[in-house]
Amino acid sequence: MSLQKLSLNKVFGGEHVRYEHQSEVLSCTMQFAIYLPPQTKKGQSLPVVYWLSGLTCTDENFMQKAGALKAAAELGLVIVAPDTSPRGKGVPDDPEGAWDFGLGAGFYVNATQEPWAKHYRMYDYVVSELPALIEKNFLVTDKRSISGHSMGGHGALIAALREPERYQSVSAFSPICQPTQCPWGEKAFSNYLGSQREIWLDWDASVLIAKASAHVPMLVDQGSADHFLAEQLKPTALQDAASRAGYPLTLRMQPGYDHSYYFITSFIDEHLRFHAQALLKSR
Ligand SMILES: N[C@@H](CCC(=O)N[C@@H](CS)C(=O)NCC(=O)O)C(=O)O
Repeated sequence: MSLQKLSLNKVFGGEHVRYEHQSEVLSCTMQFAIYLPPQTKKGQSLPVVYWLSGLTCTDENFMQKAGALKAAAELGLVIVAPDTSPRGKGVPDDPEGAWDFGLGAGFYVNATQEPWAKHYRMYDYVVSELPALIEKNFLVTDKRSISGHSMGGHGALIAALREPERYQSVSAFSPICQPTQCPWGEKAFSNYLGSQREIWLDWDASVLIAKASAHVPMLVDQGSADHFLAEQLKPTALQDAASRAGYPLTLRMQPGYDHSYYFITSFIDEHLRFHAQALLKSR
């Protein structure tokens, strides 16, 4: 798997680089962004935080808007931001071109239904193929944490709940907490996974949290003024399931914050410090 460099920017002494590569899992060309802190230039291997973005995003939203790179440079964290769906010629999209399904909305699951199954395998891409690529091509350790926003917040949660051995910590901003019970999730899962609702449960964080084989440290921030909160995000479902299962979840309601990157940028440093603590402890 070869990487083609698309752009490079020096930032906080390190480098933000965008690459393109052929994904075998997704059967298409994918782009991702990586932030390499200044320590990597001095030959130091660093742990990686994977960031999964939300609906409509690409690899660029987080890197441009979250204001995360200063803290990443200080803490010595590599950040990898993948795209949110497969893309390109032959990759199907929502028939009506809606923004909440198809392109930009892969939901970090492995689709089983046609016409989605060939390309829409974002779970395997972000959990297996991309980390293998990063660990082969960059000066990084195999210590990983994962975080994300909204659809990507849910993606981060299910990655850490399904494969806890892969991650030292997980965090999320405004995650979709119970996709089997909200319009965004129902639309995505019925198309990608089919009409049998019991199959959906393997991809729902509020269900998976009750069955987790290990407890990865988990931090969730949710803005109280988020207009998607009641209908789509439902953090209470995750919190209730976590307390029933005895899973140590830290869920913080943040008064007055909305769903945007203004919220993410307000707390991203705290999330990166949370991940750094877990990653550096595990070295
Ligand atoms: N396009 C939608 C909003 C979708 C949305 O809020 N997307 C979030 C993730 S769920 C996001 O990060 N958008 C990109 C951005 O703010 O840069 C709308 O018009 O209501």
